[in-house]
Amino acid sequence: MTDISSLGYVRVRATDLDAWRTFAFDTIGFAEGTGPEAEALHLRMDERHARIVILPGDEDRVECVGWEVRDHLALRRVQSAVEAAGIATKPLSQEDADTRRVEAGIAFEAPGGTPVEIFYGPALDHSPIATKFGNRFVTGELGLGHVVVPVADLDGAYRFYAEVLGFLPRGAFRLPAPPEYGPVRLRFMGVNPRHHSLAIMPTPDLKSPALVHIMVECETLDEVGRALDRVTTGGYHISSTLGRHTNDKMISFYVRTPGGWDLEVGCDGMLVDETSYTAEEITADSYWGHKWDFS
Ligand SMILES: Cc1ccc(O)c(O)c1CC[C@@H]1C(=O)CC[C@]2(C)C(=O)CC[C@@H]12
Ligand SMILES: [Fe+2]
Repeated sequence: MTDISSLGYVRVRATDLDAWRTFAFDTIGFAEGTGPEAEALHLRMDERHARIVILPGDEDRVECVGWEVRDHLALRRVQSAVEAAGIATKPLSQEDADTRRVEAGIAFEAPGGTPVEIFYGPALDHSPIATKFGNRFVTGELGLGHVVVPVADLDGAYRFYAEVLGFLPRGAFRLPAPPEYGPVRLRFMGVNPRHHSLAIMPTPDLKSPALVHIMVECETLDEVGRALDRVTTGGYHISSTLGRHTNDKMISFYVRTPGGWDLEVGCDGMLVDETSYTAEEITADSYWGHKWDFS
């Protein structure tokens, strides 16, 4: 079993913070959190200070994906495994740990190019979570949601997450591709009962550290529906209509964020029982809905 317990935080660089403010707080309905970085936006979902931090930058890219471990012993085990795989790690400085409001962590680049951090000891914000529309997010032991990252070498990234970090394979979806490419699979991986906390997507022409999407889970379908109403009214690009996925059974829609990647807003995700789960290949992404608009 893996030492990684959940997806803890994601930090992204963004060129248009005003657009992000309107999107995050007035449209999706994250609570506004606080943090030592005055210029940054702190998207709060629960008792953590921030689950998603938007930092000003000169391009839109993912700064880091933060995975949580139980304690310093687990961090030490993960660090040894990553180093043994030939990947250099560096400890977060005290200043870096303070800005993330965690006790300590390490940083390294995962195969595929995603900047990854492993941390323990998040500091909590006990003030009421004041979301504008009364949204309540499903986090806790399931973590913030899931991230999908593009990787050039799918097999290399898959082996790293499974064999070095200990992610559990949670099935795949074969993407349409010309036969000479062989099977091209989107792979789903989990670390807790959330069906997937990570998916890796084969992407031949990789750009700077990129995200495909981040998924956040609401407690009810009504919250998802009202968020869909607001993004529609706000004129945002709906990358996919509402639908229900076949693997995690989640009902969700996808909206293009000001960063150019998508936010998946869902509810009703299944919980995996590891005593009986087996990794399966789905042959359709959804039971219904999820009409994609790639324009
Ligand atoms: C198939 C699936 C199940 C659960 C999810 O949370 C989830 O994001 C997906 C992926 C949906 C979708 C796909 O299947 C085809 C390729 C797509 C359109 C992408 O390029 C990003 C999302 C992918
Ligand atoms: Fe997803």
